Amino acid sequence: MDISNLPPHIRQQILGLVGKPQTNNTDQNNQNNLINNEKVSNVLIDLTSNINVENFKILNKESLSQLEKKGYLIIDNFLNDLNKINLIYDESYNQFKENKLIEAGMNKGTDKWKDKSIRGDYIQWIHRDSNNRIQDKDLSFSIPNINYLLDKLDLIKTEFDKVIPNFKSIKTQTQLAVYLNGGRYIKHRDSFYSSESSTVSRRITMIYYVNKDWKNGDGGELRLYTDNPNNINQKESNQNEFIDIEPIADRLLIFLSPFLEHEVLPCNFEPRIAITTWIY
Ligand SMILES: O=C(O)CCC(=O)C(=O)O
Ligand SMILES: [Fe+2]
Repeated sequence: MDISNLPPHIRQQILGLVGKPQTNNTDQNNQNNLINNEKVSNVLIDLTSNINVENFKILNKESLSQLEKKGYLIIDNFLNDLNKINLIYDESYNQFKENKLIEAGMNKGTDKWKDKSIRGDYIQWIHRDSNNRIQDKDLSFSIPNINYLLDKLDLIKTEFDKVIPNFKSIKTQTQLAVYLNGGRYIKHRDSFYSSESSTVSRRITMIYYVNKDWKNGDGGELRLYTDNPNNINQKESNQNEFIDIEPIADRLLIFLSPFLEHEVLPCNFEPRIAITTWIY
């Protein structure tokens, strides 16, 4: 694959060739500041100061602290309801089979670009209104159990807002993604520092997996690079260390969107189904 013709921010995004948060103000840093989209956010995410512990319902003090320091959190048996999980699987796969998903691309601003060897998933955006109702009537009718899941994910957002005084979520965004055999998504981050959008970019990624029969060797793990620039006390940066997270059914993975690099390893099975909500 020749990536030399890609727009620079996408090339950077793919290679993960981004700097650490800026701590001092040298000329070099000022120059870097001009290329806003290519920098790691220097706005740290504080999840642990002055928290209202009485408002915890799903999370707790330890899990929030892990999310802030390690940058990620895994919650297994999130719904703990086999019937619901099966229904969410069926609804997701039906959307795919009914051609409701589109080939995903990578885009930013006016750049739109697709390459199956970089990102091989099919996606559908699920838009909900301020009352948490799915805007599209037909879609709403077809995916009641996915909507049930989205309500639960929304409760996590509400909990962030209630527990962390300074969190103040702005909105959420949700996508259903299906990968087929061979599908992958190479190393990237979910949001970037930009001087205009620093207050409205993705902060938290929550991915719910529905792959009932996943087994070792099926591939499609989420390779999460554990370097977390949000943790200023991290002893030394270990940019190449990673953990592989199996995309098993009823697993919810939460991580800090601007900080953790990740990739979806090639799938040897299909469909690989994931439902993602981003908190801005
Ligand atoms: O499905 C996954 O495990 C991750 C997908 C992803 O990284 C993304 O859509 O940004
Ligand atoms: Fe991602």
